[in-house]
Amino acid sequence: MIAAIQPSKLTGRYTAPPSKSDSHRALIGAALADGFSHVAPVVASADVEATRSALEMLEAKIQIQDNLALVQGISRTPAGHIRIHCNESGSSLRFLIPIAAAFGIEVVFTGSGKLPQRPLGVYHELFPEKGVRLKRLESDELPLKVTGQLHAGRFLLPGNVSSQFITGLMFALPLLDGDSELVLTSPLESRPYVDMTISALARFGVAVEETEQGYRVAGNQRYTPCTYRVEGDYSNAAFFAAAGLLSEQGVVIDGLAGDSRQGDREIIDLLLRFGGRVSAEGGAIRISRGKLRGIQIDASQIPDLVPILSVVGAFAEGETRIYNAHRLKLKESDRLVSTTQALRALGADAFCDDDSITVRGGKVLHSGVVSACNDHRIAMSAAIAALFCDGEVLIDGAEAVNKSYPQFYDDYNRLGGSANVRMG
Ligand SMILES: O=C(O)C1=C[C@@H](OP(=O)(O)O)[C@@H](O)[C@H](O)C1
Ligand SMILES: C=C(OP(=O)(O)O)C(=O)O
Repeated sequence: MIAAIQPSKLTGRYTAPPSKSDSHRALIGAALADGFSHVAPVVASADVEATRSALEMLEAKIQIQDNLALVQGISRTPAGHIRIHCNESGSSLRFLIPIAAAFGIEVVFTGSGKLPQRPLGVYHELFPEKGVRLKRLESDELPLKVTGQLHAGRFLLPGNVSSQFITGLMFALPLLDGDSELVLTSPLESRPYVDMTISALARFGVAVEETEQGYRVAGNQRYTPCTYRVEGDYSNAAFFAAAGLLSEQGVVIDGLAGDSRQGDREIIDLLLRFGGRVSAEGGAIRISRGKLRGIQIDASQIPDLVPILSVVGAFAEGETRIYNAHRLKLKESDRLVSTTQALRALGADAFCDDDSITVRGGKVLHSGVVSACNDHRIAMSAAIAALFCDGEVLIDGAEAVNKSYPQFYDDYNRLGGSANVRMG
């Protein structure tokens, strides 16, 4: 689909959608608990839907009505010899592989888009010596056949490929017979996502202990059902926060927890560092324009913010450099390349190398055609840049937003945007 976007001003009050990362964790925790849990609000984005349908394949029962999920957890070892389709969701795939292995059942995992090429090497390294066989059925990582019973023990793994491997193990290891240890062999990146996992597990009565080298996870733990309120999503609210920063009137954002463990809450501090104005308004946050100047940003803990921060950089005086960003190559697109291509298509002075993006801001951006590269965060970033271009912007592959934020263009237009989404 194509989104045809006219320059316009976004302003008004906006409520952040439910966090994708928190939704995955809440549904998985509820599915592993023996009994009924309530999870809300839940939005049927493609990624959350991948996790939901996978959990149903594992015999959890999940009914969603009016954004409220009633989950009946898995009460016995599910039948194996099933196929689980993770669509394009890296989280679903990397969280569910160890869970299937903890049940000791045979599952063939499949995926689409770029998912079959996204790395699973960490599990290939770890699992054979822990009783689990991972077999690639074709040349890519997926389809992948998982067989065998996962054993507890010592797991040595890198911290700088994807934190999703650590989260996946943290869900599975409490179900095993013995105690386990995760030993990180390189510095942990995306650490806040691991903190979110530990906090979600605690809500289901499951404990993980931090150690000097990583984490200790006791075996024989039970997930207890609970009522789980899903947090508002800082990563997706970041697009509208950036729109507020770039406009005179600003945007007021509701529904973001002040005490959240989401690493992407750093967006607020980063927008302040760019020179934006941020103030509290009741329980909400108002973000509006100040005199913007380029900044240096370490992306190691906040990879998902990089595309939209690059857009902000294009409108700030001077240079914005975003570094420690090599893992962006491993996302839905190579985001170092797709972000710079999107900005350049609109006339921005942007370039990247293998670890960073540099944007020299202050040029007037013009009309153009941007490829979303099948990546939701590129489509949404381009839509925010388009507000401030001097003519129409076409986003090719606009439907990519469905991965995490299906109502993105509705929220955009409600705040005064002019996105016309049509078949293309
Ligand atoms: O655990 C999670 O919910 C996520 C972890 C991050 O991945 P990495 O750990 O691979 O950076 C992030 O990019 C992704 O969107 C969601
Ligand atoms: C990288 C992302 O998600 P995942 O890894 O779950 O596919 C994302 O949402 O930007």
